[in-house]
Amino acid sequence: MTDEQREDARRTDPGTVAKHGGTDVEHVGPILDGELVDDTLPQPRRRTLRQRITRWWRYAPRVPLWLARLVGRGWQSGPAVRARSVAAYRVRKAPADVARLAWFVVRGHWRWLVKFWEWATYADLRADARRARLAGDAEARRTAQELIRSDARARWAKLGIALQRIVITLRVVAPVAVVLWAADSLMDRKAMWTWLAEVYAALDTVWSALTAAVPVLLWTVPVLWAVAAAFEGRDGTPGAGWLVQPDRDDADSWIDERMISKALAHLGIGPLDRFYRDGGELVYTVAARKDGDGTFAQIRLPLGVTADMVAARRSKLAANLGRASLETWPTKGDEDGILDLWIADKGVLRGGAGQWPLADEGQVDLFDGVPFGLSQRGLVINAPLIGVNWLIGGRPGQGKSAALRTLLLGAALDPTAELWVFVMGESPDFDPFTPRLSRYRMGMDDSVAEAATQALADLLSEMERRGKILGEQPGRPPKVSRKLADKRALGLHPLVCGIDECHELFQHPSYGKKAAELAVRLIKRGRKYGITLLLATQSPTKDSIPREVTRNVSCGAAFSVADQVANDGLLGSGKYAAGIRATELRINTDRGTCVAVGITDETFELVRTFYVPFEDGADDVTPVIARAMALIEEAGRAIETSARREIEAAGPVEVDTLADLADVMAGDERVRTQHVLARLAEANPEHYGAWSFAALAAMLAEHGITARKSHGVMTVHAADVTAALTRRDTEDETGEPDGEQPGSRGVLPATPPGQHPPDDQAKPGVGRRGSATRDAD
Ligand SMILES: Nc1ncnc2c1ncn2[C@@H]1O[C@H](COP(=O)(O)OP(=O)(O)OP(=O)(O)O)[C@@H](O)[C@H]1O
Repeated sequence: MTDEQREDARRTDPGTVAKHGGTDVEHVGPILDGELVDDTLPQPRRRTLRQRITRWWRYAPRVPLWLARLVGRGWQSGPAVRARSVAAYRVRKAPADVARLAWFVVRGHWRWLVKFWEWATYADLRADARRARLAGDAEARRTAQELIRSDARARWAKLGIALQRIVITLRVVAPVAVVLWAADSLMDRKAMWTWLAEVYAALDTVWSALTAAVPVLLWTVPVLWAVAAAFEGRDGTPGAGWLVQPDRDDADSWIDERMISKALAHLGIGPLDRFYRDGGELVYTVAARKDGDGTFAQIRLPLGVTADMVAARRSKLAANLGRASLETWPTKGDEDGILDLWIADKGVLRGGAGQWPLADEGQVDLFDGVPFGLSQRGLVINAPLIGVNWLIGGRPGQGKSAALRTLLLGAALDPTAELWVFVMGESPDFDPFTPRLSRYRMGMDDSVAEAATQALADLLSEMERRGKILGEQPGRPPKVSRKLADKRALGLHPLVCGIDECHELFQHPSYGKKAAELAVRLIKRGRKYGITLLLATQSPTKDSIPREVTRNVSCGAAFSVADQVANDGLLGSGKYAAGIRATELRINTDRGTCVAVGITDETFELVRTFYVPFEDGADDVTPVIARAMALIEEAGRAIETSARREIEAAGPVEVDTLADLADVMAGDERVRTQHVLARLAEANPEHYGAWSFAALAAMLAEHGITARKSHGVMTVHAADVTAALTRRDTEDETGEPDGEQPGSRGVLPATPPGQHPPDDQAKPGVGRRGSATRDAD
């Protein structure tokens, strides 16, 4: 910096450059946070107060408009619309409500009168005495009469005491009142002692309070009285019904008896309509109450109405209740005239079952069942796999194989269980099971059908072997128990055989018939021996699944099915009529949900099955199988293959001559014996090809059938064959100790691993973890 420049700087800003020692130092002030302001840009104008007022004045006319818009928006908001519609509804209903309230008041008085009469006449005790007399129970009658007498004595005694107290009080109060009155009349208050004057002042205050309160009381007491009477005479429906609008808006609220009665009143069932017209009130044997993820009520229907009639109008009932058909389950109760009604909370069934509780950890004791899905009540269902057989069916792609897989995965986690799987089609659904399976065949070729048929034959032989072993045990136990199953040397471990797409097997041209016969025998007799057959099919018709199979399996699971035939084929005859309908399950929408019978003590369950994914690169099955293998190793066991030893021992398949005879009757009323022989030979040349009339006669005699003469020729009558079949069935069911009772549905194991899920289980989509239930031996 030159001298001139420094001088310039000092002139312009004397503080910026100062002498410091011998050097000139430039002083810079403290640097503050700042912003460069370009004052060439237009700057905001500062408004004066006047300008502001003018501006407000200009906008003032718009304020009411804004306010109006604000109010309009609030008026149109959801809560306001709802509140308005409820208010309008209540206004419309006001006359009816007033009449109803008046009726409640009258009825309330009547009820009080009845109560008083019952109290005064000891009606309850008298009724007890009457009942006891009718029942011939002298002791109970005497007790009731004694009670009436002692109660009457006590009542009169209480009345006497109360009167006595009143008299004593009057005796004390009356002289005091007279004295006070006399003193007040004779003396001037000013001349009284102070304390007496104060007493009079207090009495005056009390008196004025009373005179002020009496008119108020004269108004309020009758009002309170009327309110109390209305309360006494109200309808016994729960909830503040008058607060809600029973229109569609309101349909997702709770379900109560009022709504159910209303919905039933609009079903168009003649006798029910008449009942309502005549002022009838439905009897709720179980009042509407929360039951899992829905509401349950049980109703005794009036004369002329059956539960089936209501079930037949399910969609109308669902619409009346503001629910989907799937969410509305009217079914037959213990009697035809009792309606069990379960209504799901709105939309709750749309949620899946959540993760399979055993997906990551846990072990299974097959005698306790396998977690299979969530019931409509939101509880985990431990499906039984011992002492039962399963038939799972439904339209394609609705979850049959997945359900079968879940059951078998559960079985795999019991280290004592032996598993066989046959898939009658090209499907890799069970491939990951391979290391855990003792037998596995998959495919469409004849060899798979042959292997499956052989497996059924082997299971029969195994069943017989087990029967013998059981008979040799001390105390001749009637069935395989956990204790016996754990004794490896006996070979009585659980043996589960799953056949997917089983209709392919039963319809196979070469092996179908044989397989069907074997399956029927196995289903009828295998349950006591720890042998379980799990069948899955797309097509549960009488042509694809033997009727005896559908009649005798104890657990049926129906995913979405097309019609009544398929429904009843899977769940048992009469189920559709009784309202137990998998036809209500919507294809694809309700994939994974099935209607099941026999898996719990309930008449039916609507099960959201657990899904263990094995598709599109997701594979949760393999890790479970790896765990199952580890469990076997930990238990020091090997994969059970005991039945393989019996394969060679399996004898030829028995022919059911009576069933064949029934088949060849082919719906004819009577068939000539000659034609019967020919038809039998055609159906099974191997067995009947060489039969003579004598052989046929012997066979008929064996089944108690006599060939009868008709128009000069010997004929077999279809009625006789049917009678013989019925006879045999009855014997199977009642006489034969090994037979599985048709329709005897499985029950939940006595000690299921945590039957009740924790609170978080109540909502769909949350699975309950399985527990290690038992150490393997
Ligand atoms: N419980 C479930 N939860 C959710 N999705 C499921 C469930 N069960 C099955 N699914 C879905 O449905 C698809 C079809 O299932 P699955 O193969 O078991 O049907 P299916 O009835 O056996 O069909 P098909 O008769 O054609 O063999 C599965 O790939 C899966 O995506």
